[in-house]
Amino acid sequence: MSPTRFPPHFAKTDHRQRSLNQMRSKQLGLEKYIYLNGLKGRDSDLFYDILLENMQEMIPILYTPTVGDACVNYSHIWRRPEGLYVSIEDKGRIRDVLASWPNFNDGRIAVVTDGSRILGLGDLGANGLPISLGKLDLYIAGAGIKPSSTVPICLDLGTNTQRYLDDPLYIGVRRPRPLGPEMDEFMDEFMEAMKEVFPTLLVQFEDFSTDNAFKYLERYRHQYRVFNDDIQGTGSVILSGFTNAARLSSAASGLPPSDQKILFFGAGSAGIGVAKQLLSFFTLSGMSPEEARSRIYTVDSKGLITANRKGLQEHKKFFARTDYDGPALTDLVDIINHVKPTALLGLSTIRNAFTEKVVKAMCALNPRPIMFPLSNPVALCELDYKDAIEWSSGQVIFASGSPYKPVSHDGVVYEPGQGNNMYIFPGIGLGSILSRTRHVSDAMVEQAAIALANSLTEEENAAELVYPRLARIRDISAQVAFAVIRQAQKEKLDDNAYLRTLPDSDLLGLIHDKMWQPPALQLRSFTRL
Ligand SMILES: NC(=O)C1=CN([C@@H]2O[C@H](COP(=O)(O)OP(=O)(O)OC[C@H]3O[C@@H](n4cnc5c(N)ncnc54)[C@H](OP(=O)(O)O)[C@@H]3O)[C@@H](O)[C@H]2O)C=CC1
Ligand SMILES: CC(=O)C(=O)O
Ligand SMILES: [Mg+2]
Repeated sequence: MSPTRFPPHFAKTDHRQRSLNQMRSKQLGLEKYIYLNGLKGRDSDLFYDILLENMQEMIPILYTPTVGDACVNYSHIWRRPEGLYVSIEDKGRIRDVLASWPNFNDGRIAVVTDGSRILGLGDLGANGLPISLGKLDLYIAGAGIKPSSTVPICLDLGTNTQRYLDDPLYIGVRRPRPLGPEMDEFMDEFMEAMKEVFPTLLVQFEDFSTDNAFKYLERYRHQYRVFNDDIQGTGSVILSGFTNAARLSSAASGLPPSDQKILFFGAGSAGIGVAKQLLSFFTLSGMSPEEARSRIYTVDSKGLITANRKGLQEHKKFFARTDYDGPALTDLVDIINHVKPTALLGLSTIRNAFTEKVVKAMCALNPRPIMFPLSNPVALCELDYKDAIEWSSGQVIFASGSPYKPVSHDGVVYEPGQGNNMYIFPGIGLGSILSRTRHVSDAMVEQAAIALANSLTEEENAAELVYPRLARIRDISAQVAFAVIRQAQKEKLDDNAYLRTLPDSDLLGLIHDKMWQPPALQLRSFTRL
């Protein structure tokens, strides 16, 4: 066969536009995902080059909401191996499986899911890998982590979703999920092997079902370099956006910014993770921990969570109310009228749960209610932005988990916030890698939130945004990483003495310099004659 020859006038720079055009010509989000995924396989530098230039357009495809479709359908759209599967059948030899990863010496950050709660879509089993890939694309684009140092991992432990077990094309092991002791043994061996094979790696746990999310974070956080994105990353990003939202609501109500009462609709790993992190919203303003706790109310599928409820799960006990012992409150409007919250946060996976009546009940109590419907993907979001603006006549202070477009109402254009952990985890990862921190502490997560809250420009503040614009994500990640490094140093958790010697401006400069950039476009993938 004769060697492949480029068209003599082929210009790789045009190929960037050609690739974008091809992606844009696809009708469905999932088709765009498949195209981009193929492009990453063929020419990853070109893929990251166009991603960096077009984040606003491409992140919703590679990440929420479209990554949800990619996960649900992954067994059917699978093209090539893209990450590392570690199976329950590998028990006893997990170390060897991990060591098979190419360039394992380069490994710095792994996103590890067991597929048991992908976004709000439930147990997707081995189809969960694209969530690890999408998060790592954000590490690369958003914080300049070198692609070869990222390790996407899906633990293939079985699934309790019958339609996958029945699907002839399902790519995972066909068995129900392991119960407690078998799962614990697997996880213990996995974490130990990870440390052996990738000694300098940071592990991000992603989309584990709520019970396991809490359990394995507690089990390993003081032993290994690990954090849970859904609990800590989400907590941090919402603390940040909430701080900015409280300032706006206080300007309208005339009350102090800390005078908030927060109602959580959804009390899983994300709801409780965020609620715990929001305690510091109150304590940082001088409130006692007990009073801070009294400002938070939680609701699950059975209604307002009260301490007298029988069989309450462990993670719900901390915020269970002791000041209500009437009949169970199950209707959200009734709960709002009982609690009188200033803020309503949704982490429930219940589409449209924040109805017109709910929005109007919040508006009747507050001149500018804070409403954050945070469930992902869009198809599970508690409140669409257009409805929020119309029903509140533009008064609502809004952030959602997945992106919405600006909305025009009565001649005014309103811009939504995106309260998604993507603003936080890239910076936490970069800061941890550079400072070689031994653990990710609560104070590091809190400082990351403060840095994000303070990262808004004058123009973003004037536009009443609660999160910065996504196009600035590298700058934001640098500021988050800076805060994480300084806090790690303060707690003596860092292992990079050199960074301690740097004044602030030099440290920030170094963080920017360390960010990976796609190499200048050249002809790499083919032979040019
Ligand atoms: N924006 C972001 O950055 C992030 C968003 N998320 C999103 O948060 C959502 C929840 O995740 P996670 O906490 O792990 O999931 P879980 O399934 O563990 O939690 C869901 C919670 O919602 C409650 N719930 C379910 N149905 C209702 C109902 N009808 N009324 C009231 N409450 C209800 C559940 O109640 P019960 O306990 O009784 O079952 C549970 O407490 C997901 O959609 C996820 O995508 C997660 C992480 C980050
Ligand atoms: C954003 C995210 O981590 C989630 O929805 O699970
Ligand atoms: Mg998640």
